Amino acid sequence: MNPTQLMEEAKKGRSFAYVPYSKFPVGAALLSKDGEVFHGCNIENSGYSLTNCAERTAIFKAVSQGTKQFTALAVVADTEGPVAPCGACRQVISEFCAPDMPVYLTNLKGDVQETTVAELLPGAFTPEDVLHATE
Ligand SMILES: O=c1ccn([C@H]2C[C@H](O)[C@@H](CO)O2)c(=O)[nH]1
Ligand SMILES: [Zn+2]
Repeated sequence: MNPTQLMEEAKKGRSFAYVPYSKFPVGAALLSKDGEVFHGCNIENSGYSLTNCAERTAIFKAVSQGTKQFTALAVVADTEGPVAPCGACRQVISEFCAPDMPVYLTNLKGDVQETTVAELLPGAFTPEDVLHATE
């Protein structure tokens, strides 16, 4: 699956967004190491802070089905420029995806920003920080 195809898959995820409050659908497509695509959409809640973003939906779906190795992520929304993942998603992406993994941020106009996990969250707090902590 190439980046263009993955960005198309992100649009499929977007079509399922549950966004009665913001009316701002977002889609994500997460490619696993063995070639499986996990789609994500944002899922809002009347308790607004319980909303789950598209990126985290895709990651949590994959992890909950036993997949934790990923090779690329695409995110799409109807934004002026390429969509910008929120801080919470950047942290969760950093937990499961390698620092050099490509992330394709796009919009419905076809603007594409190719970035990496490390560029999205420089200096991320990582599993190693916890697991290798000294007492
Ligand atoms: O990268 C992003 C940015 C925002 N949202 C969602 C959260 C909320 O439902 C709506 C407006 O913030 O968009 C995402 O899913 N991903
Ligand atoms: Zn987010």
